Amino acid sequence: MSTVVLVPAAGRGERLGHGMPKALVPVRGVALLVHAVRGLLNAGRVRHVVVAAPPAEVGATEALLREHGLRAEVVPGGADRTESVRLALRHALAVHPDVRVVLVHDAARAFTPPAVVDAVVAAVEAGAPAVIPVLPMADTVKRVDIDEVVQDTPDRAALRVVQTPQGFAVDTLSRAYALAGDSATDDAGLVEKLGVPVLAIPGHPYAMKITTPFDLAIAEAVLAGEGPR
Ligand SMILES: Nc1ccn([C@@H]2O[C@H](COP(=O)(O)OP(=O)(O)OP(=O)(O)O)[C@@H](O)[C@H]2O)c(=O)n1
Ligand SMILES: C[C@](O)(CO)[C@H](O)COP(=O)(O)O
Repeated sequence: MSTVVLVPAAGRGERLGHGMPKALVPVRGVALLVHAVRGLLNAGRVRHVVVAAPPAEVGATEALLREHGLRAEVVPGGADRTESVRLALRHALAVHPDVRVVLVHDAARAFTPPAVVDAVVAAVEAGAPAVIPVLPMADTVKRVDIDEVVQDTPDRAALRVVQTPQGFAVDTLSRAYALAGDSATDDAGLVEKLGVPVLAIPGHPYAMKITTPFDLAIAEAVLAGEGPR
């Protein structure tokens, strides 16, 4: 089955605060996006990669990936993550009509082990219409109101931290995006609105999202040097 990965990489990286798109911020001298795409292509089950880049950086992103010998198609991203994925999906469906499995993977999760990518693809190929990698919660979680007053304490045994890549049968993701009105914080959230079951499989700590300077320090210190590739 043909598998394409959509890589939303058009964010501004405001919480990281490097004054440049987060996907282009280097870890050990190499842009996060390069680490991310290399990891995806190292996964045996990935055929095509479509990157949604900041519109002003499309040419530079193509050149960067080419310079690192990475084969990927680059399209201009949108105003938010959902829009960037929508644009990358439209491109993938037009250029790769034979695609059966679509993954969506944050450039910001640049050190995701290829084994996680392959496990997501395998679960979709085995018949699950939607698959997400998750980790258990290590902290107690509270729900608060607008004044920060605690309302209740959800049972953390039933909660999961959600990672990417999230994998979908192509028709499922296309239908979700065709019906999606508002933005969602992840792609599985749009699929859930269709009433389609979403299967959770084990994620990996190295698939953490690099969001803050602290996350970047972890990546510099640990992930780039010792990633389980
Ligand atoms: N308009 C946008 C916004 C985000 N993303 C991508 O979605 C992923 C997850 O977003 P996040 O980690 O929040 O990245 P940023 O939006 O760059 O971060 P911030 O909110 O701190 O600016 C990232 O790979 C980011 O590049 C995107 O493709 N298009
Ligand atoms: C898709 C995601 O990585 C799953 O945890 C996450 O929701 C992205 O959130 P962001 O605020 O757009 O970084």
